[in-house]
Amino acid sequence: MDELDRTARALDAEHAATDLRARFELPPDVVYLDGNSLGPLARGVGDAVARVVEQEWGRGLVGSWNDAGWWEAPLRVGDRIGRLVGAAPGQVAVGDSTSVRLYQSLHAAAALRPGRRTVLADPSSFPTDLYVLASVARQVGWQIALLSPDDVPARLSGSDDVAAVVLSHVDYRTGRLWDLPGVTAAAHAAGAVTVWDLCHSAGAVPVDLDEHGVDLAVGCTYKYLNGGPGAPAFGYVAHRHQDAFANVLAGWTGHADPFAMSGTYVPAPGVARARVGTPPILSLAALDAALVVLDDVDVRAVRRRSSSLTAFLRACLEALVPGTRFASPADDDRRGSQVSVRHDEAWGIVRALAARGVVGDHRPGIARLGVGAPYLTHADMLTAARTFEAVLAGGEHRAAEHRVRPTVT
Ligand SMILES: Cc1ncc(COP(=O)(O)O)c(C=O)c1O
Ligand SMILES: Nc1c(O)cccc1C(=O)C[C@H](N)C(=O)O
Repeated sequence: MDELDRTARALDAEHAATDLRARFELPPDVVYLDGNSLGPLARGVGDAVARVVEQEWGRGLVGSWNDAGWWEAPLRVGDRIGRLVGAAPGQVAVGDSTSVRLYQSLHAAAALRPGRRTVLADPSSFPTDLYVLASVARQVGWQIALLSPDDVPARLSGSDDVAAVVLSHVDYRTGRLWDLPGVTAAAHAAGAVTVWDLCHSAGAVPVDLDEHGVDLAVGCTYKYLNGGPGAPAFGYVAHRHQDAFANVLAGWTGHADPFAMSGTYVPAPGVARARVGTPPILSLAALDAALVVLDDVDVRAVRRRSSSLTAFLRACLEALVPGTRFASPADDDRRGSQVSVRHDEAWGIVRALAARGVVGDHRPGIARLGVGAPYLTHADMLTAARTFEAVLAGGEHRAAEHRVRPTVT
């Protein structure tokens, strides 16, 4: 046992109270560092989904819309997510994809600030955010100004042309955690609204939406909320904007009285008006059960564990793989829950790591190691770094079998 082993042990002992690995069904021989793409299966999810399928659907049939609470599920599950992102009940609706929620939120932002023609966004945003923004901008007549989130407050200062600022809280590639409170305050001082994409922070980093006065937010649930592949996204609409929230996708489930079957759209009161079509009940059941395992968890405790894990992973890589070029900040307060390493052969490295049971993922030029704090340990971080070292030392990342690129990376 060397010094790094001893440190890993000591840190794991110090953080023992937040080790929730027993709540997840992870294979024993895998260090799973891709929970920022697809969170693992939480215990109880399979049984919960089976119960909904067999009992509620199989026996309850159509009556389950009333008897099993299916109709209310998008807002009930929304409140569960709300607790994790600092939103009081009644402000989060679940359903559809992040792309759809973003489309809705951007249109709603434009309607909240008519006459203003500029929207600020980060050119490094996840592609869907840029594509959706471009599409909405064409429809509402916005000019898009692309700039680093660091430069947003200065751009806003003294301006009166900005309708909205749309940013990711954590950068999907680098893991950079942006200043949500500061940018939100600067946007408000300039009369603009904020639309935050929480895909890489919800469940991993305290967001405190209400406390910071965020206007609108969206996020996916299949990463740190562990909702499962294709789990529905969520949209947050602050209480104060709900009456004016114009749903561009004015579907019938967001109607004030859907079963009146009126030919005229009347929006439901509250965040229910953000609903669109029929909720995906089986996916919601999986998400709901996955969130149960976080019900007694304080996201600040998750964050403390995550910061310790990612700091230790960085330290191990620095010690074992000298010259590692980190894309993720060294400063704990600026780093989300991942450690990204820049490397020209990142693709081969990620494939070779996976062949040895350390599962991360690749984004162009970057090996991305996502840290789902509840189910990972400092010992796992050390294993990952040692495996990284071994892959490079043996040139395994250059092996022919690691050059094949599957459809989904
Ligand atoms: C920041 C960010 N926004 C959006 C998405 C995707 O959105 P959707 O749920 O529409 O696939 C992702 C990941 O897939 C993401 O990382
Ligand atoms: N949503 C995904 C999917 O449907 C397939 C594969 C990966 C994803 C992802 O979540 C990608 C992820 N947002 C990212 O940060 O790269």
